[in-house]
Amino acid sequence: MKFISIIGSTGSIGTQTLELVRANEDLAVTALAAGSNVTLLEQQIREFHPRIAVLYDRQSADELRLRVSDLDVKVFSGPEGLVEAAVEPSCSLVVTAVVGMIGIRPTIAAIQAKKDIALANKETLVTAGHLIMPMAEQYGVSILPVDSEHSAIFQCLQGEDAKEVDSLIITASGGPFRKKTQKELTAVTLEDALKHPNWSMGKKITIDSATLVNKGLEVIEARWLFGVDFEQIKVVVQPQSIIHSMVQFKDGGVKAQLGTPDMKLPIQYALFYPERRFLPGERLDFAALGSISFEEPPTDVLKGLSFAYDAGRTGGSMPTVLNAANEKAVALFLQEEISFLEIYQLIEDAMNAHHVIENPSLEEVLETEQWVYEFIESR
Ligand SMILES: NC(=O)C1=CN([C@@H]2O[C@H](COP(=O)(O)OP(=O)(O)OC[C@H]3O[C@@H](n4cnc5c(N)ncnc54)[C@H](OP(=O)(O)O)[C@@H]3O)[C@@H](O)[C@H]2O)C=CC1
Ligand SMILES: CC(=O)[C@@H](O)[C@H](O)COP(=O)(O)O
Ligand SMILES: [Mn+2]
Repeated sequence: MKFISIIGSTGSIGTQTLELVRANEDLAVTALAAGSNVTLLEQQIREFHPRIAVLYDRQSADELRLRVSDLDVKVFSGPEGLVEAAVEPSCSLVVTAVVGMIGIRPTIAAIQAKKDIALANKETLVTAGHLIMPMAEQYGVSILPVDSEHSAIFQCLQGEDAKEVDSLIITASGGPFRKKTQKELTAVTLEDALKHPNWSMGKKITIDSATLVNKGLEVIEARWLFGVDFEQIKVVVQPQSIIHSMVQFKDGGVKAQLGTPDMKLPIQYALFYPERRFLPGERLDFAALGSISFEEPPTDVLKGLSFAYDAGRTGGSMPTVLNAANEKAVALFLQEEISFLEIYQLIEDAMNAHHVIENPSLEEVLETEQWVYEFIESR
């Protein structure tokens, strides 16, 4: 039996992970954590019987504690609760399915407790990859990518020598606005931005796909996961999201991983790595598909990718500034307090105003996040 903890169990990745637990009798859940969704977490507790349940929001946790008082489950709250879920003694793998930088501390705690990580929470690696990757090596812990592009690259690298890799080619759908002009973007709405062409995901990452910030975060995520330079990471738009990413080797050969857009495959690959298991669902029908197309990313209009290459190459605390400014800007956009294009403005202003800290400690990463929030709020 494999025991797992899920940080972010009520979200898109979290609920799909639980579908896989339902389908695989040798998987069991020891801890479930979420933000404030009392109703869904209660249902999950009753179905999956974790030892620990966490709601970050303290009032919601109090309500949950009352609702599940008939069960043998400990309910925690706050950041320390997330850490409890991450270090639950019987679990061997933690699925980091929470959204945002809140994932950093539980991920670090899980590594220090020698738990393998199935990592969906890209914001953690973007901001603290320089701390997390050496720590994982020190504790002998595997960081198994869940993000579809990184899982694709990880699958392509199986059986290969890392020294023979020329470049990683990350595919992007281009999002709902890939053909829009700058002028047209002035009029797009929240509803338009939430219509991803291929994937059904949480709201924050869906907006990130529309701005191309998601692809930018993925470039920085790949730099840490696979230990390559930014010059070795390329992005190509593949609008059908059939090719999930590729690796080009020194001899010019390219390996690609293809599949229907279904996150259960990369999640399951991380849960059972190196084993591949049967996964029900639609299969690719190449003749019906007819063609798969490619385009240059529209970086002059959708600026998220250029921001990320700049932030990544600058290094130090700059990727944290990019990420934190984006988290704040997307939250404001989701509340319909700013327009789509203002997301870019807030990120650019924060990056321009920041004095880079080289090789930031965890405290400095979190202080930088706070600085960004205050910078944006004071505008
Ligand atoms: N969805 C996808 O297909 C993909 C997602 N990812 C990445 O995976 C991560 C999760 O994305 P996704 O599942 O779409 O996001 P969702 O918004 O669907 O879910 C987010 C989860 O995080 C929880 N959460 C939010 N804030 C807190 C908090 N302060 N403390 C504890 N839990 C919290 C939410 O709980 P509650 O419901 O209570 O608010 C929910 O369980 C992101 O980093 C994303 O970039 C990567 C590739 C694909
Ligand atoms: C499913 C997944 O991994 C997402 O990160 C997806 O890649 C978003 O799509 P685009 O950012 O390519 O639009
Ligand atoms: Mn992705």
